[in-house]
Order: sequence, then C-alpha cells, then structure tokens
Amino acid sequence: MATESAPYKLVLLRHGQSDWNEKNLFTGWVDVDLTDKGREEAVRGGELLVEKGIAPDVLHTSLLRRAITTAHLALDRADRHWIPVKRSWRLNERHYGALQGKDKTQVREEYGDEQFMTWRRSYDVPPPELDDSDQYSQAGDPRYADVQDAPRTECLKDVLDRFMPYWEQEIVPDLQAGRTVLVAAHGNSLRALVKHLDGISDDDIAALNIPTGIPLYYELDEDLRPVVAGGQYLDPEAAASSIQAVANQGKK
Ligand SMILES: O=C(O)[C@@H](CO)OP(=O)(O)O
Repeated sequence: MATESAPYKLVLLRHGQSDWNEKNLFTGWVDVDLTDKGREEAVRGGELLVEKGIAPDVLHTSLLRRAITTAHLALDRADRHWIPVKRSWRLNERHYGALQGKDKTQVREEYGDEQFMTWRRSYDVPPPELDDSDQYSQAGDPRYADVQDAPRTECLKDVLDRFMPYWEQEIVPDLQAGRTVLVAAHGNSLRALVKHLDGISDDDIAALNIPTGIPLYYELDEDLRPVVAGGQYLDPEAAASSIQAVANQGKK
C-alpha cells in the first residue's frame, strides 16, 4: 500500500461500537465500554492492517477505555501489541457537556432538528456546560487531575485547540522519525484531526463522519499534507455504510 514519495504513514482508528453508541446516547467523556460487536470491529481493524501490510510502530490513544481497548484488540490481532503507547486526554472524545448521557433521538425531538445538528456538528457552538454534580461529570476523576481548566463542554473548535499542541509536539515527531503512527481515538477528535490534515472548512466539516473500527490510512508528504485527500479507508465499503449510520443517528 505504500507510496515511494510519501515519507510519513499515519493510521487513524475510531473505537469500535460502544455500549452508548448502541444505546444511541451522547457519550463524550463518559468512559463506556465496547459492545461485543465493537470488539469484533476492533479485531477486524487489526486484520485489515495485516492484509494491507501496515505495521504501526507507535500508538497514541485517549484516556478512554473504548479507544484503549480497540487499539489493544487491533494491535493484538496484528501481532503489534508490544509497540510503545502514549496516552493523552487531548485525544479524548469531544466533551459533550449537558448532553452527556442523553438520548439522541429524544434530544432531537425536544429541541428540533436545527438545534440538534448545531450542538452535534456545528464547528463553534458547544452544548450547555455539564454541572460538576451531574452523574456523568468527570469533575474529580483522577485521570484528569493534571488537566488545567478541564472542559465542562466543548465544540469541535475547542477539540482542535486542545488536540493540535499534542499533534505538533508528540505525533509529528514520531512521524518525522519514520515511525508508522496509529492514533486510536474518537469520532469527533478524529474529525478535528482530519479537518486539520485535509484543510476542510468550518462549514464543510459538519458533513464529515467517521465510522467505528475501520482504519483510515494516510500517507503524508514532507509538508504533512495528505497524498490522497481524505485518506483511504482500509475497507471502503464497510466504511461507507457505517458513515451513513453515524450521520443518521438521532433520526427515528
Ligand atoms: O456521543 C458521542 O460522544 C459522539 C460519538 O459517539 O456522538 P456524535 O457522533 O453524535 O458526535
């Protein structure tokens, strides 16, 4: 799959289906587990890496078990379970604020299509903040003890702002050292990265959805620009139907 002229190799992997993906709930920073289907998707993701001859040298993940477990299952299948791992809250899913734990269809019905899509896919309008006393708040969670001003809600722009320093300081140096980098993360943190890589406008990013468990492979040139715009899903057919399912969430 490798191109001679492309020096850098990057694989993006959204976690497999989670319990709350299945239940149709806004998830954000709530640390839910994978479903059995999600685990199967993760193993299939590893198989696809083997089939395409892509061998990650280093893994970057969020602090959430659905990404951590997906990466482990995929890498285990690819016999690359032993590679170094770096974890950061900066790769976490978008903090979904007061929507965390809420049913997507109910929110759509209660607030209407426009408000629902604004909260879900607008670039710069965050949902209302989540109260620290809420059962789905991460206030006091030890894994975020070192995070200054940890978010209580985020829009996609906020995710980009916290992801980019990590990209520049941790991921780019790995790429430049010649390592094939696997980033195992989330629908919206990966949308932020794809927006940056492909130079997608603030408006157009609303229509971009990332499927669960299917590796998205990018070759990047010297300037860290994609050789193929949008990268390449290692299973394009499965990706297309899963992207449609993500786009349709919240519809009856
Ligand atoms: O609930 C969430 O955290 C995300 C990802 O599952 O959902 P959405 O696709 O609606 O942004």
